[in-house]
Amino acid sequence: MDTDSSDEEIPVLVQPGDDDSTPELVPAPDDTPVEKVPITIITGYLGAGKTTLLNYILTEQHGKKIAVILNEFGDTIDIEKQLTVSDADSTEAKPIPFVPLANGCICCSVKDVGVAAIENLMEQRGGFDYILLETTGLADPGNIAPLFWLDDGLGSSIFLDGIVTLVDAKNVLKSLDEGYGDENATKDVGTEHDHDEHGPLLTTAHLQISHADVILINKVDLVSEQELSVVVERIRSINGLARIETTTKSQVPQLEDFILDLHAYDEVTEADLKFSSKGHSHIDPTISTSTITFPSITSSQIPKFDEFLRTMLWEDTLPGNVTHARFEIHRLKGRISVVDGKVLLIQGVRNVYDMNEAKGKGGESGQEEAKLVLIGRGVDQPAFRESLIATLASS
Ligand SMILES: Nc1nc2c(ncn2[C@@H]2O[C@H](COP(=O)(O)OP(=O)(O)OP(=O)(O)O)[C@@H](O)[C@H]2O)c(=O)[nH]1
Repeated sequence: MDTDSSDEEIPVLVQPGDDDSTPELVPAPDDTPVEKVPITIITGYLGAGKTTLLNYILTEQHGKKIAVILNEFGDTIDIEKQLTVSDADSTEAKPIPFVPLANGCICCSVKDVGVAAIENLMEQRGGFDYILLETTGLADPGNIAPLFWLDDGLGSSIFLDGIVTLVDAKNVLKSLDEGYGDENATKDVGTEHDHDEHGPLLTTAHLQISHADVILINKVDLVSEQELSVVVERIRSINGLARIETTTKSQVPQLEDFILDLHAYDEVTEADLKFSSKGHSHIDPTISTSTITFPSITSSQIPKFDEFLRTMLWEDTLPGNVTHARFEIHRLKGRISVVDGKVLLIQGVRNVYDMNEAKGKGGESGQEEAKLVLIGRGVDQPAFRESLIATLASS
């Protein structure tokens, strides 16, 4: 995005009346419960089609007023060209201008993504009912997602809806294998150092795929069917939880469910976990998805289960007397059935996790097995299940 140094300031929404198409923004009375606004993180390697997707969303008739926040510089697409960032004498107090778009949406650009900036934006949220945050092509979404997810519990006016990752069908395998020019790549590529203590090269493409809730494999017009099936298989082997769709020019058939309103962090359904059990692991040497299944637990084992999660995610080790190699967990989801009919839903991003009881009746279909899905490095070791079973059995 072509902007200047004033991007560092906290963005504030355009004021009512700045644009004729934007209706009056009326603040809710203090005692009115305010509906939280979803935020979707859009990520993807350089040139994958993020901006093309945003342009598509902003021009579609979706009936939503969307605030688009870009934290990227140097692009030339249409919405970004409309950004006229304030002059050199701007001060901290001055808001970053927002560009009103034809259908009531707005666009702004920030250098650093922070909850405070977006909270500030939401204070004047008036008529806006969705936020899309486009990250830089080299961003690690695992660093950004917990900011919004965590804040949800602290009375925030926004909630993390999901992470959408765009992948360039033509170049993604190269990005995964080589990582050239990639600041996240673990070590110098093509040398004896292209491994780190966890194993083979970890690239930005891996990080963006492993954290995604939806993966759009874009630019499918540039590959053959056969090439595409290799790409799909590789991506599925990395992330066995995400929904995968193929697109040209980032054009998804519909926005709801594909990009918007995913609610990827509030629910864990049996359907969410269905791809994870298909056993494609080991296709990618760096990251895989692993599913641990085990019998229903008792209510008194819940603290033990929590101890397993805490030790694994916070101490990077496994409880109990098990031998294991190093691991690194990027994403975690689980549905844990409890013998009294309850079902616990587990969500995790890096070392942040959340465990809630499923609302309503327990297992959707009398689920008897508990299932925990891990995405990351070194997650396919039998030691995970051994440790879990030992911890549940311990007194
Ligand atoms: N052939 C083809 N080109 C595409 C497709 N989608 C996007 N492009 C082109 O690919 C280029 C990069 O697309 P962008 O949307 O700018 O990608 P980006 O992810 O925002 O790129 P960065 O901002 O550099 O990270 C543009 O020239 C697009 O027109 C597609 O499906 N097929």
